[in-house]
Amino acid sequence: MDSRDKQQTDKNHHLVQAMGHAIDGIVEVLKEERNMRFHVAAAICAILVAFYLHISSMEWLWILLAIFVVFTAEFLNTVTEAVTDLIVDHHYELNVKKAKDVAAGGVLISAIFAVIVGLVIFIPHFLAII
Ligand SMILES: Nc1ncnc2c1ncn2[C@@H]1O[C@H](COP(=O)(O)OP(=O)(O)OP(=O)(O)O)[C@@H](O)[C@H]1O
Repeated sequence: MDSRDKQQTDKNHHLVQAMGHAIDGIVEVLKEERNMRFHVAAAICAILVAFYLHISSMEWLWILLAIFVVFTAEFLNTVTEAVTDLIVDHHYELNVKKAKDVAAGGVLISAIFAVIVGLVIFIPHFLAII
């Protein structure tokens, strides 16, 4: 991971340092996780459609909630993979399978939630246009 403070293991000393590490984490997920790049592309599409359809403030909140729920689930999935791989060093372990499958399941149900939110909000707007 590209960290500003390589080999740091003690606590962050100020907010800027903490923010730097948090941004490192976001860049890491975007660089390493193919699924995350797909989620970002889907989020950009949803935002462009939302602008085009002039959705209401409440609808924007639902769309943004759906986007950030998926992002959060993908971040937790990445954490789970990193920690479990560190523990078992890629040896097969039933509890690792359970942890990774549950984390992946979390991403799946959050993505289903996002699709439902998108359909509920966008379909009436499209029907009104045609
Ligand atoms: N060490 C392990 N022990 C047991 N099962 C494992 C192990 N590593 C991976 N698996 C199984 O393989 C699946 C895929 O593993 P992993 O999540 O690491 O791959 P991935 O394709 O990189 O996932 P993602 O696309 O979410 O990044 C897991 O859901 C789990 O079922």
